[in-house]
Amino acid sequence: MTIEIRNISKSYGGERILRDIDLKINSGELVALLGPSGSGKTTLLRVIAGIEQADEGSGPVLFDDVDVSNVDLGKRRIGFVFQHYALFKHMNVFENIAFGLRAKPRRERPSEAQIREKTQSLLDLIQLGNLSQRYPSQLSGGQRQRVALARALAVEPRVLLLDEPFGALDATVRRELRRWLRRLHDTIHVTTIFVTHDQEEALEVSDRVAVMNAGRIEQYAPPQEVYEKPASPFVFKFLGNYNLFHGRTRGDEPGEALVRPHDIAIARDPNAAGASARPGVVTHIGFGGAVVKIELETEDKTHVDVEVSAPTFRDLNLKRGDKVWFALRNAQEYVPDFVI
Ligand SMILES: Nc1ncnc2c1ncn2[C@@H]1O[C@H](COP(=O)(O)OP(=O)(O)OP(=O)(O)O)[C@@H](O)[C@H]1O
Repeated sequence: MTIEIRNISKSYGGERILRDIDLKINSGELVALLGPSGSGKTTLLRVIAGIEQADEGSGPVLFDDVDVSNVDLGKRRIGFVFQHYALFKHMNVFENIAFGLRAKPRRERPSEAQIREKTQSLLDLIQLGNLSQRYPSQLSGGQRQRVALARALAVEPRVLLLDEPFGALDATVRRELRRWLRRLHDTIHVTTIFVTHDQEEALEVSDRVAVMNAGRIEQYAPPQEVYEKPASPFVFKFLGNYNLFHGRTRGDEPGEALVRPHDIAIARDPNAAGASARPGVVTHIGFGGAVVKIELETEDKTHVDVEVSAPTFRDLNLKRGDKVWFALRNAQEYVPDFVI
């Protein structure tokens, strides 16, 4: 199912939390709403779900081109998963997943045999078939979230809305679950909106990312485009580490250039570093496995973060206090004709 929202605004107590948002999601797409805390991600999700009403004068929320602005939440056929899994404690995994089917009005309710079959296939889908008799307290956080997802899917929602579903889990489990979610989505293709403030998660999981800032969408594009062609300094800064260089434009206006640490070339010899190489001194070396972080200080005391691969670092054979040359490979300039 496609989802389209047009010109949506939402205020609380006179404060505008969402500002004229337009968003179109294709059928079967997985879209991440990415942004810092307070940028309006959850509010946007709640408006799409129909839990919140948009401000008067806002445009419609369309599901498959049909305006659902006035359709009851219960009739929109939405599956929800939140950060804090709301499984029923007194029901085992099987019954938690079957709940939505058993709760249907009698004339829509499948037979007991159908409920069992459907629940079993969902247990297989989330790869927890062997834990069907366990209670939520006997599961890990990651397993509980998988059950929550299966429960949301049981009623065959037209849309799946996930609000920081892995937010409460530790980094390793998060990484596993995000891959798992991507594979699951490739199997079931239900239109999905996924709220997260974690850049890596958004970039790795989604087909497109909507980057939100202060109630607006700053950029809406596939992960590679968002990362490689950030539409604004905000998007650039939000998506990863960066160096900020101040300078002036050719017309002598002040400006800034943003450069990722891995987009700085470093060498012992100025010609090897690249065009317009500048000198610096190594002030710190941080070993991080495959990537080594090198901190430099320039003559004017500017601090520069550089990242190189472990093999490159080995070849450079650097230590603190060494003099090196560095050059910017891929600077993003948001002011035209900018000269560092
Ligand atoms: N019911 C409400 N009443 C008043 N203000 C609210 C309400 N819900 C949200 N807000 C405010 O709206 C702003 C956006 O909140 P929202 O939860 O949408 O942000 P978010 O991007 O999802 O942030 P987080 O990542 O922290 O969940 C916040 O400043 C919040 O305090």
